[in-house]
Amino acid sequence: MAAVEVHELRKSYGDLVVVNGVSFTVEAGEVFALLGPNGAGKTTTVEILEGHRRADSGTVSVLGFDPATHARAFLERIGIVLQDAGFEEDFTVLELVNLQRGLYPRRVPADALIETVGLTGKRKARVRTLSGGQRRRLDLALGLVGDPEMLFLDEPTTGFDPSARHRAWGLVEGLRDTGKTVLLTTHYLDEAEHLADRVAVMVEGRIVAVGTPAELTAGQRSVVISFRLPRGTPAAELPELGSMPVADGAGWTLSTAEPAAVLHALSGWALDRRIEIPALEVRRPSLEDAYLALVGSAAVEREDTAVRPGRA
Ligand SMILES: Nc1ncnc2c1ncn2[C@@H]1O[C@H](COP(=O)(O)OP(=O)(O)OP(=O)(O)O)[C@@H](O)[C@H]1O
Repeated sequence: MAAVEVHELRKSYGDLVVVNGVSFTVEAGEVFALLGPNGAGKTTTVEILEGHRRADSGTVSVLGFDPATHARAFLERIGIVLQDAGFEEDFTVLELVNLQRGLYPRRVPADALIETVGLTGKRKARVRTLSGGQRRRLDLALGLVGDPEMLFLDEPTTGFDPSARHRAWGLVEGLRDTGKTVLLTTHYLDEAEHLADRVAVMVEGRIVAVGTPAELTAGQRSVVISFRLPRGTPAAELPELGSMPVADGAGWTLSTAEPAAVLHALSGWALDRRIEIPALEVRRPSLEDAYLALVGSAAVEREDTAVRPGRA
């Protein structure tokens, strides 16, 4: 059964069309990530699914409910983890968790929940004394108090240190293992690649791709070649490689559909000069590479449309 069904969803703020005919399905028990650049319409879409905003048109079903009706049975079965939920600063972690638990008929034990999010050492600490990452973990705990069937996670690991991030990932994996459905928005592509069963990429109010991370990366015909140059060898001396290498901090990276030709040119050049090419690597594109290509080609298409006003 599908946990979420969205069909032809539209929403504008005044003249600004923010969600422009979006359709997608999230299966029960799936971790589904909604990705896209700032302002793409992700939060607006998710807020409509949570019942916090009304769509202009289209149909939405979440756990079989129309969220716009705010049915109590619906609200009891979902959990929402917002960025900057805003807490009562003088409550302790335990007090806040207990307060929130009172709102739900089905509850997770407070101490177990606090332990799950790694805040046991802070259970008696006042909220105002928590660090940014600890607050986000408290957000997560509060989203889970009602033992929801479906959890909405809005950029859940922003501001987390790397170990807290991995811990949060483990937590989401644990939720999936218990059959919960998770709708995640994130700007971390590695997070989506690690956690999501399927991802949708949204650009300017439309979904431009949906699939498993493997399907999205398989759609990329190119592979990524990266390398560094030996000290004293300027990039200007590189041979023609078919496409321009781009500086990526540590070295140079390029995407190509003809890796054999690029590697031949690069290694022939290095052998002629009797130099090595440090950190030479050929890899499949990551979800991040696929995402950047999708977002980039959506932008190119828009420019095309703009110069040819006759096109629909
Ligand atoms: N209440 C509002 N009134 C007017 N415009 C709004 C309102 N809320 C959002 N917008 C605009 O709608 C567009 C989409 O915003 P939305 O928050 O849905 O994007 P997003 O994809 O979640 O972005 P981000 O990744 O930055 O969180 C933006 O241009 C934003 O400025």
